[in-house]
Amino acid sequence: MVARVPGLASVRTAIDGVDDGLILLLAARARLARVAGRLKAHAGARGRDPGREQDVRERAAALATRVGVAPEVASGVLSLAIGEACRAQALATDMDQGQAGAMRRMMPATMDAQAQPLPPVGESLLRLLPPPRRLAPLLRALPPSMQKRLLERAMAKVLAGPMQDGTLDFMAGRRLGIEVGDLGLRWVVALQGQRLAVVDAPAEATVRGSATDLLLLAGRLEDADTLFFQRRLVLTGDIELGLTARNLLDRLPWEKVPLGLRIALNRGARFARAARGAYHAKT
Ligand SMILES: O=C(O)C(=O)C[C@]1(C(=O)O)C=C[C@@H](O)C=C1
Repeated sequence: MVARVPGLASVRTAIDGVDDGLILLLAARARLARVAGRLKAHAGARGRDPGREQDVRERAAALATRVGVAPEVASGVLSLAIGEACRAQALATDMDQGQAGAMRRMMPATMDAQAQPLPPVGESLLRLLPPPRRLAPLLRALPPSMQKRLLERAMAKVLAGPMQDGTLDFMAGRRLGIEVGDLGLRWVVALQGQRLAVVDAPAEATVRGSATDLLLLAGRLEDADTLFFQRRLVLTGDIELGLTARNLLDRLPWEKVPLGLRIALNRGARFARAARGAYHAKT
């Protein structure tokens, strides 16, 4: 009966995708927690950290509130994730810090008895990360207004210099599309006063690339010319506008981008590239 509801099957497929993403992210989180556990053990600080756990739950609750999810649901999910992290770190047996009862409820009996050997960090961790396209349903779950704000803020930072020296004048009255193919994300940007804004209108030209390649470009680990030449970045639509945008990408004054952002982009890009390599090696 329910199976015949029009449109329900595709919504359920999308829900399955989000659920897969949740589990994969939980697995990645547990791996990272193991790394945290190892680092703490090396520093002689092995054990639970109630203050940090509280912060983790509060951050989740705050984000949940912003995106319309009940905060207690978010902090409940994070409590379970922290329980899984403790299990991954095998914390409960010898350093329960007064929370043995709660921990034991969260831990399967086998974990109670002995510490799990910790795998080497690096390749194995990277291989576990899902490729960006598997994360797409999660990113698409971010409200469009939040996506728009994040993109506008990033563009304002990266393009502050070109905006001031007039390099962006070619965008006056034009609409440029940016498409992250594997994430299924697409925005159209236009010049509004002294800033690039995301608008709700069709693009005249579009630059399309994968999440990793766009990050490699932003992190200066690849140049635009190479990416266009190898067709990892693709231009469609109005050729003149597209080529001007492409030249801009090539000549962006990265030295003017705040150092913290440059370091973050560079690290993020190296991480994404290593993760892509590890993922391809696995498949
Ligand atoms: O941040 C840490 O120190 C961790 O070990 C990770 C984590 C978590 O899952 O977020 C797990 C246990 C600690 O009590 C605090 C936080």
